[in-house]
Amino acid sequence: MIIIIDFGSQYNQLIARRVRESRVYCQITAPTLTLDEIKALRPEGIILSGGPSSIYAENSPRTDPGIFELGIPVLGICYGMQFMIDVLGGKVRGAGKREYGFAEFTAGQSEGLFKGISERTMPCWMSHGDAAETLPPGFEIIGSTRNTKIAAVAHPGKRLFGLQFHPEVEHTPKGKRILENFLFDICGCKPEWTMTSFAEEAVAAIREQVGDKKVILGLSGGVDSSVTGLLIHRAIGSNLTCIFVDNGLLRKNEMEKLKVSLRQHLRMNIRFVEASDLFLDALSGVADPERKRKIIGRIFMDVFEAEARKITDVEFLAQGTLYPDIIESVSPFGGPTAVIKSHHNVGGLPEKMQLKLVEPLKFLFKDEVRQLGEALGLDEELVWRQPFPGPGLAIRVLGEITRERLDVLREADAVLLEEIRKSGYYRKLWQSFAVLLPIKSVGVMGDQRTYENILAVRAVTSRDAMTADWARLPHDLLGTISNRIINEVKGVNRVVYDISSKPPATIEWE
Ligand SMILES: Nc1ncnc2c1ncn2[C@@H]1O[C@H](COP(=O)(O)OP(=O)(O)OP(=O)(O)O)[C@@H](O)[C@H]1O
Ligand SMILES: O=c1[nH]c(=O)c2[nH+]cn([C@@H]3O[C@H](COP(=O)(O)O)[C@@H](O)[C@H]3O)c2[nH]1
Ligand SMILES: NC(=O)CC[C@H](N)C(=O)O
Ligand SMILES: [Mg+2]
Repeated sequence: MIIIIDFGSQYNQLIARRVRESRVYCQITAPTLTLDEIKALRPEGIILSGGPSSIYAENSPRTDPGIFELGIPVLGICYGMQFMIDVLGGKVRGAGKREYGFAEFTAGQSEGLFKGISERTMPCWMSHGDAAETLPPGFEIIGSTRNTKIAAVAHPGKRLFGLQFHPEVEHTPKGKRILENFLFDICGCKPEWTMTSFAEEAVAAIREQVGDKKVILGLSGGVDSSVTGLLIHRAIGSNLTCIFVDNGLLRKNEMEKLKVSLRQHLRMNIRFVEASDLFLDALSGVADPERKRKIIGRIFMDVFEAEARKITDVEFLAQGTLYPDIIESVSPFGGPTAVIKSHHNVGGLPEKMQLKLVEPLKFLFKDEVRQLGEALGLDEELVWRQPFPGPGLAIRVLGEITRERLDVLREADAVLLEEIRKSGYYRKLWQSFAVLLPIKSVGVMGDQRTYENILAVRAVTSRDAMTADWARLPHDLLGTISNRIINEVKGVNRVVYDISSKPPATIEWE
């Protein structure tokens, strides 16, 4: 495996993806990880990520420089390279010429990191304002751009490497080859990591963590918690109880449908708990998105804990948390990444919890979870369900939530999904849903003036929810959706289509 040390780059999850696409397992960790912890993970290589800080600034993130003496190959990217150069005795300064975006990189050699790349000069993608000025002893320059003489460095004896550009982004076309040279040639990794091997390791790890204690799992009917259920069930069988919570924020007929399909496809203990009033009462009068999320996170936990008390020996709560949930909710590993929104299952968790967490998917992305689901034989319908957020319709009825407004949204959402399914777009879209806006507009229906709600339709394509684009749905399909919603859903007289990408917008509106 490979360890990626997180210095706060926007791209470190991309580094992880690239490594795993090359079928090598990796984990992202905090710079605060100790040398002993690193050794215990027995990595074949270490990658130091980029980051927003300048190495010469006060409180810039650092990791134990002892990593350079372990005999394990290290690749520093951008800030990671600057850190390596700085602690080993070179000098990094604010560069006169900053580089953002495209640059032309010329490699000084055709072996090592650049093995198998026929051209010496290649496009690369840069994002830095600092640059190395002098190198530590034993290091040599192995590539430059016009503005940056020290754009790639190596200490061949110690197998330490640094790149000022970002090999992990798609705009560095040879980046994948460079990373694979590091993984396979320099670190000696083998491309052997598969979802089946991940499943075996995860099952063993769950057994070790849980022992003979019992686990409850928040089961939502989404692919993440279903796959989590399959893994845990493999590990501990009937010591697992799944809890589905009707929080009053579900789509139309969701619980009835799931009662049938979950019991049919997941042959395990499942309890369905009705808790609508608890959630809706606590949310009454609350308009702020972050407050809604925190309230929902807390009540989920109350419900889970109450259910846990009904079973003896429950010590663990399992959730289908994925890596992107963590990245956006909290500074993941003590790293300096900004909080965007508190996903109910991460940042929304209360500080004091009696149950300990089991989250076997927390380093995976959704497409990896789907592959894993397929490998575990999960039903196709469940594997390909569009994600639905735990806070549900609460973050799609903008502003204050009432039961009436939830009903309006439910009806509209049902029409929308029906049309999306009929059109064959359901699986092509990451998500498609309706949002009820907190403003009204004037219309005319049957010669009468109306003053009613506006409903927004959101449909996006995405690979992992970290970035997304609005879907170019056919105008006729949008027309049908709008027409049906306005005709069939009482209380809506206008439908608009959301054409914002993420970033700068997010997928959900709250
Ligand atoms: N209604 C619910 N009842 C019980 N647990 C839930 C419910 N909604 C969400 N959860 C818990 O919160 C976790 C995160 O929700 P999230 O929506 O990200 O995942 P998911 O529902 O499993 O999959 P998907 O992202 O495809 O919807 C779930 O994996 C599950 O453990
Ligand atoms: O389980 C969840 N709990 C939450 O609190 C939550 N908030 C957003 N989402 C889902 O995460 C993905 C990214 O959403 P955003 O672009 O809105 O941040 C999208 O797929 C969202 O539907 C959530 N899922
Ligand atoms: N992307 C990065 O890692 C940037 C590193 C450093 N902040 C610079 O500007 O050079
Ligand atoms: Mg969900």
